Amino acid sequence: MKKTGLFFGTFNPIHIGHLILANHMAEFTDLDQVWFVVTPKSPFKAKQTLLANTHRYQMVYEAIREYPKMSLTDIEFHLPQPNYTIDTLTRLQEQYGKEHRFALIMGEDNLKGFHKWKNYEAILEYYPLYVYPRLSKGTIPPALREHPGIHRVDAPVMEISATFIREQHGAGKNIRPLLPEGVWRYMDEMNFYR
Ligand SMILES: Nc1ncnc2c1ncn2[C@@H]1O[C@H](COP(=O)(O)OP(=O)(O)OP(=O)(O)O)[C@@H](O)[C@H]1O
Ligand SMILES: O=C(O)c1ccc[n+]([C@@H]2O[C@H](COP(=O)([O-])O)[C@@H](O)[C@H]2O)c1
Repeated sequence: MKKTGLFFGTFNPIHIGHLILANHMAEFTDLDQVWFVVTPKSPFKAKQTLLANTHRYQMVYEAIREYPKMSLTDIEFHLPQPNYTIDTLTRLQEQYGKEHRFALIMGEDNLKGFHKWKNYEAILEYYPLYVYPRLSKGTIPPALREHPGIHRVDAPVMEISATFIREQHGAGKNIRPLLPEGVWRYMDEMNFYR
């Protein structure tokens, strides 16, 4: 049984903040590996300049190709939108539950609004949450603060955002160090976010 942490996101594009975090989870917790779940449509996210699913998937592939403990899945491409995490977890459990024990990787910012997620109680009951620190407003609801299924992970805080990368790249600034090399190359060749 492999303990597999799931890192959900739109990854538009994936950047070194995501990668450092995923690596921290794979190397410094009891998780054996991390799977990136590329989301077509996050429930609360306003419509933004979202690249096609396949391009965002390809960029995650480029970012993790030399990291044996990381993998990615397009499972949400085949599920109804917006993509509710509980539905994806159920599907993953059906398909891979015999070989994998799944956990959810989440930033502290998302934990603050977690009580608004679809069937969040069910998520908490069946899947451990690995929560990393992030600078953000708001507070963690008291019921979640001491919940036994929530594990705090002391990962480094990196305030890099995909929105900033898209905007500044579009404005002609050099954001290259914020992207894994393969992601930068793909984005540049494909003329994304220009
Ligand atoms: N610098 C970062 N460090 C750690 N976690 C991050 C960082 N940036 C985003 N995340 C988290 O990673 C997950 C996937 O991020 P996602 O691509 O969906 O959003 P984002 O990077 O915040 O992009 P956008 O700016 O387009 O909203 C989210 O849960 C988000 O909170
Ligand atoms: O299931 C839900 O109700 C739900 C609500 C908000 C967000 N999510 C998941 O959390 C991931 C990160 O969300 P976001 O909006 O911070 O990018 C996103 O990719 C979704 O998979 C899930």
